Amino acid sequence: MSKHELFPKPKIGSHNHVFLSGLLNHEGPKWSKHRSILNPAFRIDNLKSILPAFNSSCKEMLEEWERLASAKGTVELDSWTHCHDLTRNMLARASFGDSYKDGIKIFEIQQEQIDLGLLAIRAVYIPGSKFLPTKFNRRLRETERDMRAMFKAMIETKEEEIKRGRGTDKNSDLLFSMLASNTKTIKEQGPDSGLSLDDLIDDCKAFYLAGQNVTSSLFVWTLVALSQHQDWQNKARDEVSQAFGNNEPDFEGLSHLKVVTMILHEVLRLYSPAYFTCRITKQIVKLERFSLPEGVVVTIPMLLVHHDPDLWGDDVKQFKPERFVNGVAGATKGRLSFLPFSSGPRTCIGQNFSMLQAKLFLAMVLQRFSVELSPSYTHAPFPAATTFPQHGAHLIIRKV
Ligand code: HEM
Repeated sequence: MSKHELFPKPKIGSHNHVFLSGLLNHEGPKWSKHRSILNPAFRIDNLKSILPAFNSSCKEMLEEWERLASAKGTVELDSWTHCHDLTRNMLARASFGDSYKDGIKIFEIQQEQIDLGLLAIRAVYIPGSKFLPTKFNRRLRETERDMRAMFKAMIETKEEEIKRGRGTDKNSDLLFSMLASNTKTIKEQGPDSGLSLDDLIDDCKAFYLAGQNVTSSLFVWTLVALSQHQDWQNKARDEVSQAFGNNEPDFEGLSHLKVVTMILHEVLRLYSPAYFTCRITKQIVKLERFSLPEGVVVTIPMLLVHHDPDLWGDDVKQFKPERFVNGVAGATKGRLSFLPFSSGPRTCIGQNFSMLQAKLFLAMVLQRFSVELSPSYTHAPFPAATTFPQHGAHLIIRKV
């Protein structure tokens, strides 16, 4: 994983563009260029300024929960659909600021495109078939055209705002930071060193694809795990209450939450939202006692690594956040056995972003509600686009 030049990502047939674009797709110098321009948008100082956007989205969902629970102080709901909508809302707000409602519409088109892409992957592959004027191909092209047009409009509007001196306040968004970093790179290193409009659209598409379902998965399994383990729910609530009381969680306080972080790490281990990844050998590669020829696809099954008793002990299947009491290094004893965000240079660019989202979400839920499993809950983690609850996640939420 550290030698990404020897192990590029394999391409997914003729529908590669549906699943892999921008940073997710590039290799070599093109990838380095994109990554270095996009990295600043995910740095701590920028995440601090995105926190109010996350906060507004969480508040909206919790107000809805309060409304639903208002009659009896308690209500049963499918937390999966709520987590799914919330993470869309959070990502759109963090990406596009005030224009987030248009950002949410893009998710709907992207979802249709993903569903079509998945159908195409499962179908028998006939070379050249993607050029045929079928209804399916037409719709796939339309979704791509519509999505790109919407991203383009949002990028151009933001560029206009920046030109007019707006968006420089501390509540800036991901797109603002991407554009600022791009402009700075072009100014310092010349026009060829920057990203074109098409490049930026591809990267927005990549963030949308890579940043939504996995985060919903982290949110929902955290709620389920805390419903199953009330002792940990109480410990987390005590910590949140000591840190913030009834006040809004702030960035500094969230960075110091220890129990909450241990819980999130244990959820990421047990229910890894990104449960595997693949690489392809670019040349003959020696891997331990194997010599792999060029073109071999190597799968890295993160979920299996996280469930390996040789690495984690006989209690590997149990929810035990105390494993992480001395951080990730303590839990893994220095081995490369915890890979929810992958590892090496191509590690997830959104790691700190999603951990911040999850800490804030959990803190705000625990300040207002307790959660428990509904009698109708069926435990069925299912690996598809992410590890999701196949029959939903029906929970009873109760005002505290
Ligand atoms: C719980 C949440 C998340 C998990 C578990 C997760 C997991 C991962 C993993 C395992 C990879 C490496 C994939 C590979 O090497 O094949 C990755 C890459 C990536 N992730 Fe995330 N991710 C999360 C959230 C996010 C968010 C919120 C964003 C953006 C807003 C994001 C954007 C990306 C991008 C663009 C890449 C490609 C990075 C590169 O190749 O340089 N992810 N993610």
